[in-house]
Amino acid sequence: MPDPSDPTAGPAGPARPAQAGGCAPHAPALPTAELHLHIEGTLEPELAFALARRNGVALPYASEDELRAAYSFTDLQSFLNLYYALMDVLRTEEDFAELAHAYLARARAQGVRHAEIFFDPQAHVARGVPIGTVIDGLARALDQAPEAYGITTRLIMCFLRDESAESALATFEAARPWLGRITAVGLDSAEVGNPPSKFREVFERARAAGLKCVAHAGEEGPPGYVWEALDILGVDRIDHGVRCLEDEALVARLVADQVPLTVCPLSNVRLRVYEDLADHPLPAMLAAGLRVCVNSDDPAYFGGYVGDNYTAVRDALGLDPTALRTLARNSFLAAFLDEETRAGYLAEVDAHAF
Ligand code: HPA
Ligand SMILES: [Zn+2]
Repeated sequence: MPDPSDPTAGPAGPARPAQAGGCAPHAPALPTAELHLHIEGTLEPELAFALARRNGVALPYASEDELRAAYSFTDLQSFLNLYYALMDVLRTEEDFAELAHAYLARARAQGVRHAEIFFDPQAHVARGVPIGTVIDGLARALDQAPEAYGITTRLIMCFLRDESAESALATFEAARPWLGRITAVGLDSAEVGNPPSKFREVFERARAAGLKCVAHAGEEGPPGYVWEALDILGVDRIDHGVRCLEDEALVARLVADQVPLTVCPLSNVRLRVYEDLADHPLPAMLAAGLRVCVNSDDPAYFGGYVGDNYTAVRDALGLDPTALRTLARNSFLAAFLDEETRAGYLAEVDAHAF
């Protein structure tokens, strides 16, 4: 485990370069909050094979390299097919705790100081894994995160939008005993054809229970889905939201209300929302005054953790230190934090030397 008092300490286990916008080879990473991260999307091939062996699950790939070679996606659905298939190796509380520990160690090496973590209970319950196994396993790791990794965390329970509204409601009721452990609800999976309005009732119920609300919208779906997430679901943040740029009035609304957009640049390229990172509209979004931040989405599948995303946009889009600092500040401004903790993290960002 890293020494949490050392801001440059690496984790135990495999680390990627911790160069979130840094220049010198060993410069400390830019402190960030990661707000768009599917914990099931952090399942690296090595852990997938280890869990498969432990749980007696047969994977349709001969090796880790063969599995990695399958990470060539044409759109969101082609990714989701593999994402749901591979999570079959996650069976026990210990599996979920190990998955979260592996993410936290990698995130710490890349400057993450606060992580708000999505999970997909329906994808596990459908395979016979009780919801309590999922939440207790994740919570066991997250409870250790401040001391072990110097990372504060929140859990966000997502509903699968390609399942029914009734299934989302049943999932919410099944999770009631654990709501004290959950900060927000979210909406993910196949977007097109599954508008936010389908989930009005479960979001009303979540808000009545004191939870925050977020939703994926405007990744592959049209700007109208972002309007629905705002006006029908009453979300506090939009996940992705890049297609808002097609609607001037929507941009004006998002800017006026400073609605955070959790943008995921490497994800957008891997899922062919943009053909090349150089085409990504992040600079235009910043210039428009949108409260955007940078996140990794499903880092095991999309080629990088959050620091890798910062480095990639810096290099491909020519973002200067001022822009990188704004992105990091936005991540903490958008986080579900108490004001004192937020101020501490913002001070860390302001003190960062590029
Ligand atoms: O990028 C994503 N989009 C929608 N649903 C998801 N579930 C995991 N990752 C994603
Ligand atoms: Zn996502």
